[in-house]
Amino acid sequence: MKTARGFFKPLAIGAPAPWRELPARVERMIHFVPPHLEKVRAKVGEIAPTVDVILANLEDAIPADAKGAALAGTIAMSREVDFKALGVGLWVRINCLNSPWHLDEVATLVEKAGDRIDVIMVPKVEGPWDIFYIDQLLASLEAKHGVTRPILLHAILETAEGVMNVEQIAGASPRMQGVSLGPADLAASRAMKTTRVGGGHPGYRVIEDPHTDGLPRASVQQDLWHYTFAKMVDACAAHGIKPFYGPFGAIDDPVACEQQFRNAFLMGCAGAWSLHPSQIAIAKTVFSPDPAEVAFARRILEAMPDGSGVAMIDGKMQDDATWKQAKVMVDCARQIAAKDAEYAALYGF
Ligand SMILES: CC(C)(COP(=O)(O)OP(=O)(O)OC[C@H]1O[C@@H](n2cnc3c(N)ncnc32)[C@H](O)[C@@H]1OP(=O)(O)O)[C@@H](O)C(=O)NCCC(=O)NCCSC(=O)C[C@H](O)C(=O)O
Ligand SMILES: [Mg+2]
Repeated sequence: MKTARGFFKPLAIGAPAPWRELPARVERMIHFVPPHLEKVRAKVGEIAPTVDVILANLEDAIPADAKGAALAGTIAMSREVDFKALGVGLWVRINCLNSPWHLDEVATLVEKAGDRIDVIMVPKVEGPWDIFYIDQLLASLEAKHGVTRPILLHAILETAEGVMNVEQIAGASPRMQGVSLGPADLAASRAMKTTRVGGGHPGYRVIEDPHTDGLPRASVQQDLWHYTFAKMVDACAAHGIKPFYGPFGAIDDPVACEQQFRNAFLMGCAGAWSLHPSQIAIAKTVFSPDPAEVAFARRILEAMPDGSGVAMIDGKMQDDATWKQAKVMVDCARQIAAKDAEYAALYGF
């Protein structure tokens, strides 16, 4: 472990000083773009103003023989659209660290787009050693190319070993911005008997005891991901970084997508991935606190201006702890309102 003083030291001579606090950014949806497809890339200028983050995906879903085109497409995209002016984050998901591609990808990204990329998403992170490696590599490249702002890191939790080590991953570097659940790879790593990208499964349920009169027994589908989510959210919150839900592959089931996103939002997640344009609006609605809840939270803050004591609002007891929950809700809404005029109006800020 690094010493407390060493933790925030730049890892290379000439590298920018690490972030002490995460930059305050709204990241309700991380919209995945396959950058090797010119047709899709051509739409990014139109889609960008409707999302919080555009992610150029270089890893899974990009064919092996298109990895070079995807990297070139990412650099082109970073030049074609002024993401900073739009207030939209630019992220890149690189290939995993044991692949033949990641080294050239990181070197090229930092050299050609180092000052335009906000976050690099690292798949299949197994432990803090993966973060130490990429942290040092980035610092050396940032120093070499005169990058002025450290690129942040986002880990995908998609192996059993990664889940086991998530606390150490979340705290491995000041570059750590967040962690996403990668349910498809995680399912394979755990030998789960599923063929889905996230969401529930009709076979995973609890069933009530048999009835003496032979009536059918009620059963309810359960959440396959609850344990992993809870572990990931606690690890991220403890280290002051953000947890995210990852992908929902059933593009044709917006209702289940919304429910999965909502579960993540309620558990503390900041956002989710959108794989298809139709998932953008779902994520935006779900990860923006409900205006009625925000209005109620503001009443709690107003009833207890110094955050202490006890109050009754509409029959519900409020105290220091509900005041803190209300503050989380109102702070989140204020941050969204500062970026999104539609929500500023809905919240009345
Ligand atoms: C999933 C898709 C392959 C579906 O594409 P398509 O069949 O073309 O869908 P549509 O015909 O409904 O598309 C309508 C129009 O929208 C455009 N489109 C589609 N997707 C995108 C997008 N992501 N961004 C921008 N524009 C998009 C189409 O081109 C159509 O346009 P037009 O023809 O002009 O009407 C596709 O959506 C896709 O490739 N999505 C991204 C998939 C992806 O990134 N997968 C990897 C992430 S999930 C993962 O890796 C698992 C995870 O790691 C884990 O382990 O859990
Ligand atoms: Mg994956």
